[in-house]
Amino acid sequence: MSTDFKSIPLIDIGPLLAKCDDPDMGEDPGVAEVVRQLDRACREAGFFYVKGHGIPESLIKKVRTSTREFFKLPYEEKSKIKMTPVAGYRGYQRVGENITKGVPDMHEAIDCYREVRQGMYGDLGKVMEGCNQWPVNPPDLKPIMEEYVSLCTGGSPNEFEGQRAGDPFWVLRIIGYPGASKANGLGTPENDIGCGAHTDYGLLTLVNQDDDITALQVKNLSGEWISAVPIPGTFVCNIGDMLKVWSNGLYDSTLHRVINSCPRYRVCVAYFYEPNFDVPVEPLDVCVRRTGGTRKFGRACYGEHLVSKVQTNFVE
Ligand SMILES: NC(=[NH2+])NCCC[C@H](N)C(=O)O
Ligand SMILES: O=C(O)CCC(=O)C(=O)O
Ligand SMILES: [Fe+2]
Repeated sequence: MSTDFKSIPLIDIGPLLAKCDDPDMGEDPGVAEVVRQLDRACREAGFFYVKGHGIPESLIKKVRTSTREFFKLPYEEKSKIKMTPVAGYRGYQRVGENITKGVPDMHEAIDCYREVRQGMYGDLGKVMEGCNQWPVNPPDLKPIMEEYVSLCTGGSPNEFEGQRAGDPFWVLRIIGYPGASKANGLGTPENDIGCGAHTDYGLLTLVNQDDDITALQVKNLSGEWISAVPIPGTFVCNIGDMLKVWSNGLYDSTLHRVINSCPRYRVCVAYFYEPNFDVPVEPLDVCVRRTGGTRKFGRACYGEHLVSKVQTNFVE
């Protein structure tokens, strides 16, 4: 929300993808153009659509189809993988269980996180230790999501990623938003909030949303909510709190929320590409220079940030 943007830009990252393993990519004019567009979008909106990302459309659709099938199951079935602190906060939450800024959200979800083995990050990672809880039904949900996570995570280490996200953490939220009239019998407006205004926590979020329902909204500098209308074949991308710190605020982690005012059920699968769990995150010198020479943030740590969020997302 750094500017008064009225729409969210669409960027074809195809030329960047084509050169991602080429050591001379820095000299390629097509790559330079994509980078200019990304930099501008991150400064102006903190949100952009990407196409030309190389993830097969068939898989993207299967991710949503199996999600919809799972949420159609009766509560007794879904609650077999109920999220608990003992499971490292992984698993199913029913509508109203996720809390944003003290208000229950009108969505249900399965939260998945990269596996954290015992002692992997010492005391810092204790709370997140555990492996994902996958449902038995639909049986293909687990393999589909695992393939999806592996493609979204990718694996092209360069200088930035090597030190800071060469061993990236990731989060997958498999989310369902009941249709407007079903969320509550009374139609009270405060209950229509599928997910309250928040920023994402890490580096970059890839939103895979239903093609035919507009519900995600992004806040601009004047406080207007700009809809991220679905564009088939694209991801909606937005930057997270850690990238804001690394960029010294040159890029902002933009506030967004979800309101499903459509009578139909909406599904969304959000993949969060995150820094290394335990890396110190501080403004980069190059970004401090570009933002007037003053450091705006002290040292942060993604793992600490995640743990504090997770613990307040589910207080009863
Ligand atoms: N991991 C997420 N981005 N979760 C959705 C955001 C809502 C969450 N309850 C929060 O307060 O931030
Ligand atoms: O449902 C959406 O479109 C976005 C969800 C979201 O913002 C989140 O889970 O962090
Ligand atoms: Fe979000």
